[in-house]
Order: sequence, then structure tokens, then C-alpha cells
Amino acid sequence: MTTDTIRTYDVIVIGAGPVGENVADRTAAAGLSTVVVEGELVGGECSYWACEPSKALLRPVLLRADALRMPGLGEAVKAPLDTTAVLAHRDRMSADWKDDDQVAWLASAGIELLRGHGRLTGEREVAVATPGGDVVQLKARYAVAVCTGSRAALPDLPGIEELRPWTSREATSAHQPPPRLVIVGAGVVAVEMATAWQALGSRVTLLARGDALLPRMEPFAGELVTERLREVGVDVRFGTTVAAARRTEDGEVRVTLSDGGRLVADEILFATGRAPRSEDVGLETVGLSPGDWLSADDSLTVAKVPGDWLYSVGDVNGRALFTHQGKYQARVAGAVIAARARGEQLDTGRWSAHRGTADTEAVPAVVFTDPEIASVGLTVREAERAGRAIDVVDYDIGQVAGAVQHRPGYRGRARILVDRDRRVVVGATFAGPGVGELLHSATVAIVGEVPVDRLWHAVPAFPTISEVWLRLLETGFRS
Ligand SMILES: Cc1cc2nc3c(=O)[nH]c(=O)nc-3n(C[C@H](O)[C@H](O)[C@H](O)COP(=O)(O)OP(=O)(O)OC[C@H]3O[C@@H](n4cnc5c(N)ncnc54)[C@H](O)[C@@H]3O)c2cc1C
Ligand SMILES: NC(=O)c1ccc[n+]([C@@H]2O[C@H](COP(=O)([O-])OP(=O)(O)OC[C@H]3O[C@@H](n4cnc5c(N)ncnc54)[C@H](O)[C@@H]3O)[C@@H](O)[C@H]2O)c1
Repeated sequence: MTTDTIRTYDVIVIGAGPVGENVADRTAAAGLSTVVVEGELVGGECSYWACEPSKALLRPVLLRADALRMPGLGEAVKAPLDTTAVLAHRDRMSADWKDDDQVAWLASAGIELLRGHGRLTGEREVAVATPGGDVVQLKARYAVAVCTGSRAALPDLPGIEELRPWTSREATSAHQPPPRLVIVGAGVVAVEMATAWQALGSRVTLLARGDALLPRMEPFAGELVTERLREVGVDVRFGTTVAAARRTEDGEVRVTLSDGGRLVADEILFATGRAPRSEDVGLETVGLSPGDWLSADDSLTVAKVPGDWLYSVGDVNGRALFTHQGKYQARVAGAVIAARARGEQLDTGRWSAHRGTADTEAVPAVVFTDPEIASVGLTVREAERAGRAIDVVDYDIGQVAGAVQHRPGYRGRARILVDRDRRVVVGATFAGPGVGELLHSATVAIVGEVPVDRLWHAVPAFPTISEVWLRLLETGFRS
């Protein structure tokens, strides 16, 4: 039944993932009445089927890997991981797939929640199909923000539905390790889930269609991760993908590989990228194509739709598929919506409040594998493609005193890219245990456009891994 009354708010947010929550937080804090529409769980993919559960599975694995190589500790942690305890920890970190806490937070922030599936029906209009079967009509005075996120993209393989493959959802929420797990893909989900499930008891075969893991990062990142995955028993195969796969009546997965080889497994995970959740949000009612990435400009406005009322924020816009970057976009979008509602001019200069400059200049990423990989800004390949003149400096992190203290036999590598004319850092990649916490120093250097001559005055404490900064400067820029 469609309700007769139209409910009017200043701002309608479709999707209460981390990004929708943050847009709503900003607009509500600016005094704008805000409703957020959610079809599943408040907290989105990140809280229940992505960041939180995956990192809860990985943390014990990485901690043990470090401890195993530590004199005085190795013997104490030699026993395999307690899989049941790790999975129970993962369940708690995923709030047992209940969103009560996040619902309470929305209420405390003065944000209204409407459960149901939201679709645009025209300019500033949204219809919400509620779980009770009603359709509630909403009207926005100022803005509609589409924050519907992304889903796993599956390859176009005949019979894939009957195969019932794992996607990132099953890989992060499974309640026991499959004895034999095939993982297809070479990106972040593939390497993180191979690391987790191999340690939790699965025998993992990882199929990469190219010749490297983490192909979008500096080559040494994928090389170190490959080496370690093989050391712990993962069967990493390059230049191979799935030609055909089927599930037998007794539940086994039978895979024919592109090179003619065959595999039998209990589960198969396709970690083959993401697709926008934009196919059923009514984009056709505002002149856009359903199913496409919902592109936004640097103010997160969908500029193709006239009137500056439609915003696309987070994964769904395809700009940078990370929770932290989506939340950054949400802060920018919230400020833009509030400024326009007040009738103010936008401030769209580089690094200003109404422009998501970091999306193109400094997107940080940490891959939680052994070793960790942390990167921000450009890689050498990207710099070359863009025709940028850069100096590249590499250093073996294992030579740094803090790394030796961190763990004897530490293996790792650091690379910075420095713009030759402006003498500022424009890219950094670190590989090694514990480097995730090092990354923000590089992000600050890039965003702050700190000249390398000034970086000499940023003194890293002894003996920390951060001393790699000093070694990089000595190697590349000793005056
Ligand atoms: C396995 C895995 C691990 C990851 N780990 C990390 C990590 O460690 N760090 C990191 O930064 N990023 C990580 N990511 C990426 C991160 O999960 C996403 O970038 C993030 O969730 C995007 O947030 P979002 O709010 O844009 O979308 P989502 O989290 O997907 O939320 C979108 C919300 O919108 C709702 N929705 C969709 N359509 C409608 C509709 N029509 N009506 C109502 N509601 C709707 C959905 O139910 C959902 O709740 C990981 C991703 C995966 C797959
Ligand atoms: N730690 C983190 O921050 C973290 C962790 C997981 C995911 N994420 C985010 O989620 C996004 C999605 O991750 P992802 O690993 O699914 O995607 P991805 O785009 O990083 O990697 C997809 C991989 O699948 C391969 N592939 C695609 N189609 C294929 C096919 N038909 N056959 C074989 N291989 C195929 C690609 O070559 C690529 O290696 C990432 O881009 C990242 O932004 C972040």
C-alpha cells in the first residue's frame, strides 16, 4: 500500500553504510532534518561482511606470524590457531550481525531511520518499500544522497548461480573453514582471505589470471605477499583462471582451469572486484542509466542531473572503494549540502572544504597480509603513465634498527616518489610487518606538500620503524 502523505525532510540519504551514516551525521549536525533509508543492516557492508569481520579474522593470524619469529615467544605460539575462538571473536567484532548499537547511535545524533528499499522517483523524490509492504513517499527540500555501496562482481561464467560460489560476504562470515578453498582473483580480497583461511585450517589454491598479486600496487608488494603465502602453504598459480566450474550433488566444486588443469574443492571464492549497487535505485527516473557507477564531481554532486540536489557518495561513485575514503567524501558532501542549503558559495579550491582533493592525490590503503602492505598516492607505474617527472627512492626496511627490534629477521621494503620540480612526496609504499601504522606519516607528507628539505626536521624516534624515513632521505637526498 502506498501511503497518501508525503514526508518532507531537508536531506534524504539512501543507504546507511559507513558513508551514508557520515553524510547524515554531517547534515544533521548542520541543523538539517535528515532521514536515512536502509534496506539491510545499519552499518553496511563494512561492519558485517567486509572490513570488520575480515580484520577480526586476520589480526590473530598476523600477531601469531610475528610472535612465531620472536625469541622467547615462538614456542609458546607454535600450536595452530584456535579456529573456534577466532571465529567467535569475528562474530563479536561483527556485532553478531545485529545493528542495535548503530541504530541507537543514529537516534543519538538526531537522524531518523526508515527501514526499507529506497528508489528515486523524480527530482528530490524517493519512494521507500518498507519490510511491512507499505511504500512511503519522501520529499527532500535540499538534497538526496545515494550511498548504496557496492556488491561483489562475479565473472560471466555459465552455470555460476547453480555453483553457489562464495563472495566476500561468505568469505567473511563463514562459520567453519572449508577443507579445500579455491580463490579466484589477485586483489586485496583474494590475498587477505587466502591469508586468513589458510591459517584457520583450509588448504587454499589462489588463481591469479595475470602474473602478479596486488597488480595495482608497486610490484615488490605482490612479490613479498606471494613469497609468504607460498611459505605457509597456499598454492599460488599465475596466468590461470576458471574456464568452467560446477557443484556436484554431494556438494563438491569441480573446476576446469583455463590451462586445462582440474581442481576439486569444497568452496570457491570469486574475489573478482566490485559492482555498484545502482541497478535498482530509480536512476532512470532522473535520466541516468541503472547499474552504472554513479559518477560524482569533486563536490560529490551528480553533475549530470541539473539542479545540484543529487549526490553520490562512497563505493557507489567508484572514486575510491575504501571505508575511510567514503567517510572523507561524506564529510565533504555534508559540508557542500549544508553550504548550498544556506545559500552560500562553495569553496572549491584545491584542499578546500567543498572539494574531495584527497580522492585524486592521496588515497591511503592498507592490505592486512603477512607482510602488511601500505600505500598512498602514486605508484611508479601511475606516475609514468601520467608523464610525471619523479625521483624514486627505495630502502630495505629490515636494515632499520626499529625493524630489527620489532622482530629479528624482519623483511620489508619502502619506496617514496618525489616530484622532481616541486620536491614534495607524491607517493609512498611500505611492505613489512606493522607498516600499516606507518602510513599516516606519508599521507600527512603528501597532503601537507612538505618539501623534502623540511622532512629532515621531522625526526623519527629511535628505535622505531619510522626511522625508515631518515634512511630514505639519506639515500635519495643527502646534501
Ligand atoms: C572483504 C572486504 C574487506 C574490506 N576491508 C576494508 C578495509 O579493511 N578497509 C577499508 O577501508 N575498506 C575495506 N573494504 C571496502 C569497504 O567495505 C567499502 O569501501 C565500504 O563498505 C563502502 O561503504 P559504503 O557506505 O559506500 O557502502 P556499503 O558499506 O556497501 O553500504 C551501503 C548500504 O546501503 C544499503 N543499500 C543499498 N541499496 C539500498 C537501497 N536501494 N535502499 C536502501 N538501502 C540500500 C546497503 O544495505 C548497505 O547497508 C573492504 C571490502 C571488502 C569486500
Ligand atoms: N584492506 C582493505 O582496505 C581492503 C580489503 C578488501 C577490499 N578492499 C576494497 O574492496 C575492493 C574490492 O576488492 P577486490 O579484491 O574484490 O577487487 P580488486 O579490484 O582489488 O581485485 C580484483 C581482482 O580480480 C581479478 N579478476 C577480475 N575478473 C576476473 C576474472 N573473470 N577471472 C579472474 N580474475 C579476475 C582482477 O584481475 C583483480 O586481480 C578493493 O578495490 C578495495 O578498495 C579493501
